[in-house]
Amino acid sequence: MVTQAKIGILGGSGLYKMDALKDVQEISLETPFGNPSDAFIVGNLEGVSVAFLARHGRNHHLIPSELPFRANIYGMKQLGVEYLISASAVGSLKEEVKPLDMVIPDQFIDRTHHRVSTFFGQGVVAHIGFGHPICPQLAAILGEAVKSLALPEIDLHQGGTYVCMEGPAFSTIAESNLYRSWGASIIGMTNLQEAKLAREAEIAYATLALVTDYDCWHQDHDHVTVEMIIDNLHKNAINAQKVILETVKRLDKNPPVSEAHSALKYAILTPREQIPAETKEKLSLIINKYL
Ligand SMILES: CSC[C@H]1O[C@H](OP(=O)(O)O)[C@H](O)[C@@H]1O
Ligand SMILES: Nc1ncnc2[nH]cnc12
Repeated sequence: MVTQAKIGILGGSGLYKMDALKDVQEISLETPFGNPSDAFIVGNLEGVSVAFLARHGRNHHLIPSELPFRANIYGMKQLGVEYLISASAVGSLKEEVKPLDMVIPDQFIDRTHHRVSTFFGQGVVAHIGFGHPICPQLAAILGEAVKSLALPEIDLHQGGTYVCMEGPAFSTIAESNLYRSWGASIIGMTNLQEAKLAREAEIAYATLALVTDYDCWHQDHDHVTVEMIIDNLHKNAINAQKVILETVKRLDKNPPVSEAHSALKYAILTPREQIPAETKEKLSLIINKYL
C-alpha cells in the first residue's frame, strides 16, 4: 500500500515544489491511464500528510495540451486524495482583477478542443453533474485562508469564471475581448479538465488562481509574454505556498462534507452486469463502490 494523503496539491506554472513539505517521499505511480506528469511528492505539511504534483513536471516540460490529466487525477485517487487544491497562473479579463491578485473561481468556460476529459467510455456510460464545477466548501476554506493572511496589496476575488483555452499560444485580442463580453474574470489553460476528472473521481476540487497579467485586451498594459510574467510567477509561488499551508491546516481541522464525494451516485447509466470486466477493472478505484 502506497503512503496515503487526503489532501492533494497540483502546482502550476511557477509552483514546482512546496518548500515547507517535510519527510518527503517521491512516489512514481503507474495508472491505467498512463504515467502522471511527474513523481508525486508525498510529505508532511505542518503535521498533515499531503501529496504534491507539478502538473507540467518539475522542469516544466509539458505544454497544457500534453498534460496527462487522467493519470494525474487517477494518481491522486490512488494516494487517497479527497480534497484537491489547484494553484494556477492566469491572465486577468477584468480591470479590477490585477496582477498578483488571487481569484477563487466558481465557474468555467471550456475553450479547449482536443483533450480527453472523462474516465468513462469503453462500455461504461456515466454523466456527472457539473453545474457547480468547483467544490463550494473547499473554495470557501481557500477564501478564508487567503483572508486570514491579509497579504498586502493583494485582493481576493471570491467567485468568477475561468476560461480554459487550449494554448499554448496566448489569445488574440478578438478572443480576449469576446471572453470579456461573456463576463469571464480570468483565463488559463489547465483547470477545466482537472475539475471534471476530479468530480468523476469524487474528489473535491478548487482552484487558487494567481494573476500574472492582463492578457492582451488592456490598452494600458503590454500584451502577455512569458518574459514579462516571470517575476509575477515567482511572487505568486511564494504567496500560493502561504495560502496552501493555511488551507491545509483548516482542512485538516474541519474536513467539509462535499457533494463531490458522492458525484457518481446517480451518474452511471450502464447496467452493472453489462460493463465489460476489463473496464470494471480499469475503473475499479472510481466505480467499485457503485457496482
Ligand atoms: C506561464 S503562462 C501560461 C501557462 O500558465 C498556466 O499554467 P498553470 O495553470 O499550470 O499554472 C496556464 O494555464 C498556462 O499553462
Ligand atoms: N493571459 C493568459 N492566458 C492564458 N493562460 C495564462 N496563464 C497566465 N496568463 C495567461
